[in-house]
Amino acid sequence: MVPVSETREAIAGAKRLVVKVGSSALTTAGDGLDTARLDALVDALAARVAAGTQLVLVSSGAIGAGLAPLSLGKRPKELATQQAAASVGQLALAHAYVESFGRYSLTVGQVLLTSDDVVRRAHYRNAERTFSTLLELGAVPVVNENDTVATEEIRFGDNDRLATLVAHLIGAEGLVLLSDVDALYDGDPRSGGTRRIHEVTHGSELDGLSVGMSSSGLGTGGMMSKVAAATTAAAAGIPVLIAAAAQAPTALGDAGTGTAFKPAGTRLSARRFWLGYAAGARGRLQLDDGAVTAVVRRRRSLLPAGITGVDGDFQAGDVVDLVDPGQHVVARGVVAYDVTELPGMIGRSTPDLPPEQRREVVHADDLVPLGKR
Ligand SMILES: Nc1ncnc2c1ncn2[C@@H]1O[C@H](COP(=O)(O)OP(=O)(O)O)[C@@H](O)[C@H]1O
Ligand SMILES: N[C@@H](CCC(=O)OP(=O)(O)O)C(=O)O
Repeated sequence: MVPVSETREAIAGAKRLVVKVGSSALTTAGDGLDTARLDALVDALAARVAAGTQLVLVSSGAIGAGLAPLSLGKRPKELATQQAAASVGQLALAHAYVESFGRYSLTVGQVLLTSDDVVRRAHYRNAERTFSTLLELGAVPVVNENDTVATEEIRFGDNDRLATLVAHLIGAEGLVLLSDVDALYDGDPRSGGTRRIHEVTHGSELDGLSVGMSSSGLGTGGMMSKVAAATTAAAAGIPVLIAAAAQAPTALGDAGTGTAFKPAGTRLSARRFWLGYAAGARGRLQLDDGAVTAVVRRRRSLLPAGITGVDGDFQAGDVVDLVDPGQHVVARGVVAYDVTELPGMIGRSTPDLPPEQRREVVHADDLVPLGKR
């Protein structure tokens, strides 16, 4: 019997919930999609919807579901073959969800995202509207990464992280990560002698933790990506539960199973969350000490005069890291110029620049100091 905690109560009572299910819980290497397991999961999801929760499902499994139809024995390493498998498997997956939720007269809507859809703020807002509208219309959004078009550079590659981003995007009151393992352990449970972690409240429970990769060979990030996603979501104010898909009725019922992550007291604003945690930066701006003080302590915009160097391959509107003279990333922001424009401008004071180059390089509203999230 798992003791009740505020975190578990919050997940059990969440009016908006994101549930993520991993490949290992839905597919088997030789046979592809396991519809019996998918149906059992949908039974628990539908019960939660019937209880009045607005639910978004982030489902992995496209690549796993595409292996058998393409006579591929195991998960391919090469991107093009993964994408071919995802192309075949995503259709099978979507079809299975339509059928399965249909047993409860529930309508599903497919949302395939690339990291660009959350990295660019206009796209982020667009995605937000799509989710809200689907939920208002009573549909269950089923989300996956748009694997068939995502190139190596722009891939999330990891649906645990995607689920965290979606949870924040839709203002979820809880995030449930369902896998093939019943909880987080202090070491890979396959090695034996490991202890189950019941609740992560301060983060100190994670000290010395040993997390390994996927055991099924179907999942991507293993427990490591789940812990990273859960920690990020909890730091942003969202309660998280890591549990086994086989225990979905309990996980989505009273949340009395798995490992719970206590949320931070304050919820991060959408903009700060987006900037701080969305896809990796496309480049770096080197700052001098004065610029570091202005940007980090005084929350000012970054001007060309305080920049000493530029690297990366970015365009106006991309996210870049701001780096201090000791090479520490001190902030992250949306850059207002292409990388090709900056070398002629940096180090120069604004009045010396032509009028079209007098706007800030990173506006204060588009800038998040790191370490003070
Ligand atoms: N410390 C740990 N606690 C729990 N599971 C762990 C740990 N380290 C490694 N794992 C492994 O991580 C696997 C879950 O990750 P993964 O297969 O990627 O799942 P999914 O496909 O659901 O994303 C488990 O099957 C387990 O063997
Ligand atoms: N988008 C990929 C899954 C990527 C992923 O993160 O997988 P998993 O670790 O099983 O959640 C797919 O549908 O196969």
